[in-house]
Amino acid sequence: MLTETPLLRIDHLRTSFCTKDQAVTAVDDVSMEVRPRQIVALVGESGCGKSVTAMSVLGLLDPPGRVEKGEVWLGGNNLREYSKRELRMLRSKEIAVIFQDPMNALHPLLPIGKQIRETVMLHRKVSRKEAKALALEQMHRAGLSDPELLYTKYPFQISGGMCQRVMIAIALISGARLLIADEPTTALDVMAQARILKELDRIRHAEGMGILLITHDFGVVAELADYVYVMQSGKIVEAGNVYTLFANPVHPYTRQLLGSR
Ligand SMILES: Nc1ncnc2c1ncn2[C@@H]1O[C@H](COP(=O)(O)OP(=O)(O)OP(=O)(O)O)[C@@H](O)[C@H]1O
Ligand code: NI
Repeated sequence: MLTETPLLRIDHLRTSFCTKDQAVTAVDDVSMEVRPRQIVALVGESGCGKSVTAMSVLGLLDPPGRVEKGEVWLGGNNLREYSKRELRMLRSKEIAVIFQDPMNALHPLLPIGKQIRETVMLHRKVSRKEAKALALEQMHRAGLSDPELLYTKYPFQISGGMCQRVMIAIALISGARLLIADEPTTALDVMAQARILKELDRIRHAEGMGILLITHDFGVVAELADYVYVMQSGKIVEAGNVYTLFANPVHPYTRQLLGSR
């Protein structure tokens, strides 16, 4: 297992926000890896740099944010050498994403069903009709109870929690090798959360997907993650196997985080 090449490798990444009068380094010399079938958790308190790390990997930073240093490898490809357009292609094919704010991640002017169906058609050679059937099936899987009705609705017509499930349906369909999930279940109630997490666990085993899971929730980490990176003020302060880390946290900050659970 350990000889498998990582799906994602981040090497000495540094990302800063530079304005006229100040520069804030939000991600400071961060390195990490996600392997196939692995769920890797990135934890740390609000503002420590988790989302900026994800956005840097995805090439989705908005100015004044800028990756200043380091490399991001997806398999054998160095993403920092990709153009914006190439990155967009890559995101739609090889990396699935679920964001904290799902409303912004969906296209506002396209019906939900169409967005899911297009994902199906991008990844599988099926007719439009078959794609619709698959889309409906995945919507059901992601916990959307009336897929037929939702199919024609626009993102603004449904709740945040439902949007998040639509993102999850798209992620499940995409056949991507890597999923980056930034607080994927925050907008959901406990029951829905448990169901989605179970589904993520299923697909990583079934499809060999690697997952980078950004979360505040140590319960989720304990249940699902294999490996954990702890971030504080833009730096990785501790990393390790989930059992070791929970049983024997070394860094005072990790102890503090685990203590305040
Ligand atoms: N648009 C921006 N302009 C300037 N600084 C920013 C901007 N976005 C983020 N930052 C800086 O990056 C830091 C990390 O932000 P980030 O969103 O990655 O935190 P996070 O760990 O994801 O927090 P949360 O758990 O609340 O989502 C912030 O504390 C802030 O200093
Ligand atoms: Ni965040």
